[in-house]
This record gives sequence, C-alpha cells and structure tokens, in this order.
Amino acid sequence: MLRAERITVDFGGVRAVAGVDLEVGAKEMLGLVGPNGSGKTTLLNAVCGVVTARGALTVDGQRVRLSRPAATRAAGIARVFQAPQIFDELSCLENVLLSSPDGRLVGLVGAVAARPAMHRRERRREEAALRAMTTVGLAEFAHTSSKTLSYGQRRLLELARALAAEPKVLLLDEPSAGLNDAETAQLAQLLRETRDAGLAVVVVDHKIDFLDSLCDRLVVLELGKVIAQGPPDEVWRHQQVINAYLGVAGNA
Ligand SMILES: Nc1ncnc2c1ncn2[C@@H]1O[C@H](COP(=O)(O)OP(=O)(O)OP(=O)(O)O)[C@@H](O)[C@H]1O
Repeated sequence: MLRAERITVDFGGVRAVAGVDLEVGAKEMLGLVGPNGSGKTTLLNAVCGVVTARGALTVDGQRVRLSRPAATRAAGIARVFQAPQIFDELSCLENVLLSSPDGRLVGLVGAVAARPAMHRRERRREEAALRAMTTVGLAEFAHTSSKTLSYGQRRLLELARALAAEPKVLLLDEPSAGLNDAETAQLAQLLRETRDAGLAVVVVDHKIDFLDSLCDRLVVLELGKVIAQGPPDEVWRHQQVINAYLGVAGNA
C-alpha cells in the first residue's frame, strides 16, 4: 500500500534521513523505532509531505509527489500528530470536519450552479466524520464543545480527524504519549481494528511494550538509516539494535 524509496531529508548540514526504503502493506501495522534523533519523526514528515525530501513515494501503486502535503493527503495518507491540534472554540464534529475540507464546489459556482451536488457532498463529509467519531467512541460528543474533552479523548478526536478522510495509510507519531494504561489499551485495540479494516498503519512510539504487542513488523532507525527490520521479537535480539539503544559507537 505504501512504498517509500531512498527517502532522504537534509536540514542544512544534518542528514536526518539517509536513503530509507519503507514498505507497508494493507492490513499491516509497522512500528518505527530508534534512539532519540534517529530520524523517525522526520521520516513520517517526509512521507506526509511536510518537509522537503528526496526519493520516491507510491500509495496503492500510484506515484505521489514528495514535499507536497496536499498531494500526499489526496493520495490517501493521513497523519495523527504528537500534540492534539484541536480548536476549543469548535464542537467535536466541527473539529473533525475541519480535517476533510472539500473546496471543489465552493465559491459562486458552488453556491449557485451546483447547490444540490454541494449539499450531497457536505452530507457525505458529515457522515464520514460521524462514522470516524463512532469508531473512536466519541459519537456522543459530536455536538459538544471540544473544550470539555479529557486529554485522552482529545487524542482520540485527533485520530477521528485522520480517519474521517478515509485514508489508505495512517501515520501516528507517539500516539500513546500522555495516555494512562486503560487509554493505551483502548488505543491499541482501535489501531488493530483500523489495520484490520485494510489500512497500512505506521506508528512511532517510545513505549516498546505497546509497539511489540501491536506491530506486525518493526523498522529500526539509527542516524537516519535502517539498521534492522522484522518481527519485534527478532529485531530486539539484533546486536546492532542492542548497541544503538545502549549508545555503543560505530553502528552507522
Ligand atoms: N527542523 C529541523 N531542523 C534541523 N534539524 C532537525 C530538524 N528536525 C529534526 N532535526 C534533526 O534531525 C535528526 C532527526 O530528528 P528526528 O526528530 O526526526 O528524530 P526522532 O528519531 O524522531 O527523535 P525523537 O525520538 O527524539 O523524537 C536529529 O539530528 C534532529 O536534531
């Protein structure tokens, strides 16, 4: 479903991601791990187009231009950010709708000539938003101010925003950060269901137990390069991975 080839990102003189290949199938959950500064977040940023990157990207066989967030979104890549990006002034449903803007029939043409089509599209968008809210268990809060949500619920609302776009690929950066054990278990179950529904899911997280129980496969980065990949139990036995986590020099 997702194929990223030779992804490279430079920040001035720092090569944050150095020629990484990544493949994730439909119904696969991939964990991206590595020590601090190894390039995990930058790789996610490259795949969703928000940093300037080189390489090649395809989603479901279709070539996608890098460094163009609108192109990656249109290709079916959705991202859940580390910090919930919620607007407190809006209801929960409005927050979810914000993430799937449909500008095709707005303006004079939309308002006058294509009014019925515009209404149909709006209704479909709202249905998708409500479906996503139901999936994450927040349907009852649709018309409630997002201000009233707990931190854990805000993170779920963020997930609903990504799912409302009905993506093929879901990228999550530290989804379990700040969640208690019960919320983390609920999130893990939701992500499994999301994967089983046919999405390719990529998760960056520092909670190793969470990733091990969740992911079909791990990819380990060090200094912007892949140093190991495979099922979690195999990867953690890999000497280069052990050295990377212990901070032993000479693993690049
Ligand atoms: N905007 C930026 N400008 C300059 N350097 C950056 C920028 N973002 C990241 N870097 C550098 O790129 C490298 C990779 O950082 P990145 O945040 O992707 O790593 P990470 O594996 O996600 O780290 P962490 O686990 O700490 O979140 C680091 O050396 C970091 O300092």
